[in-house]
Amino acid sequence: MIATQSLTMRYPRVTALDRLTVDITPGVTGLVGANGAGKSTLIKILLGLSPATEGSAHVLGLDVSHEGGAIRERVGYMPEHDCLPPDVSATEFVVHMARMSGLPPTAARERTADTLRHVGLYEERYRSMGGYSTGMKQRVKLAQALVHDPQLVLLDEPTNGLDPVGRDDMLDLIRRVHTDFGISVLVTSHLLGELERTCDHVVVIDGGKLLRSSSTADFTQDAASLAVEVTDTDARPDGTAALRAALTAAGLTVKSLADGGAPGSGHVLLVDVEGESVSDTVRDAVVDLGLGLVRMEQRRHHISEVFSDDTPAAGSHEGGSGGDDTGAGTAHDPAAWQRQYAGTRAQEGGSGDVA
Ligand SMILES: Nc1ncnc2c1ncn2[C@@H]1O[C@H](COP(=O)(O)OP(=O)(O)OP(=O)(O)O)[C@@H](O)[C@H]1O
Repeated sequence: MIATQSLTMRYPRVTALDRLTVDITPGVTGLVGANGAGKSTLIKILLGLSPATEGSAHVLGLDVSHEGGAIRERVGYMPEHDCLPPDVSATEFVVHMARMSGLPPTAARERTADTLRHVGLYEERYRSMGGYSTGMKQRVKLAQALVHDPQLVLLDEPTNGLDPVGRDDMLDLIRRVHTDFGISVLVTSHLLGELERTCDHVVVIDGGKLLRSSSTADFTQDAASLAVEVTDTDARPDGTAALRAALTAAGLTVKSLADGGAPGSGHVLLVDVEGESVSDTVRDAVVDLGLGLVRMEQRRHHISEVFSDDTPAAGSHEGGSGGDDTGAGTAHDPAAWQRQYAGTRAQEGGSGDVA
């Protein structure tokens, strides 16, 4: 659906995309990165709205440098920011956008009614959009991206500003765009947990560079671990600490769920599964220490945990003119990523649950 080769976008004081080479196949793909990572810049280049400084990109086989019009006929775009005129109704607006995309008047009206029904806005479609909630506005923005029956939609932060229920509804809707209509989706987010539930494939960028691109299943399976919980005994009042020490001494990589900050998780140890005998080693250590084994179960990591370990090293990006105030600092600042990551975990309600 999308292929970029060494795609680079330099603004006077920041490199927003830095030799990005990525292939995106049909399905639902998440494009994740902290604020300023280059997501919106990439989308604008893919739509042919903004010329790249270097490199090339193709969307549906069309070259973004000179086939932008043909791309926009076949691709829907949901922008990040509020862009809806307040004095017109959703129906008027979406019909207008359908006409702009080349649909004849009758088809535009029919498709608008269908699309607004699909996004759950049928009842309110004749009301002025100025009075809509954020969730309703996001649905109109999605509807106008879908109305001309594109092959691919580019959705820029569609869950921005939504409460948890609104986010879940929007994510379901996005999933159904693909399952019900066969339309491929590229959806950006800085919330990793959202992508885990919604996307088949995840592309991660940071400071305009590709950090990782793989299927959602690969992300989580790479990082399988055993969740182990033991009881304390009189002889060992802190059984968890004793087991952690014993397993570490046996050469295993052990973390406490409490290390991730999840409340009430201090008694669960996560043991990396490196080889087949890990569960035997854990069992034997528990027996040797005389502890009670409450549980030992295979646990898939959440994507967000995978990234906490993959935080890029500082100084990996040479964009910007150094120390200016353009926001370049946040584009590739690992601390900024960590702060945002922490926010992600808070919004996801913590990831201390054992899957
Ligand atoms: N027109 C522009 N002129 C100068 N710098 C820009 C311009 N557009 C974006 N940038 C800079 O390029 C970098 C990438 O911005 P971009 O908007 O693509 O990031 P993003 O990942 O979409 O983040 P966000 O989610 O905050 O929109 C940022 O440092 C931003 O300040």
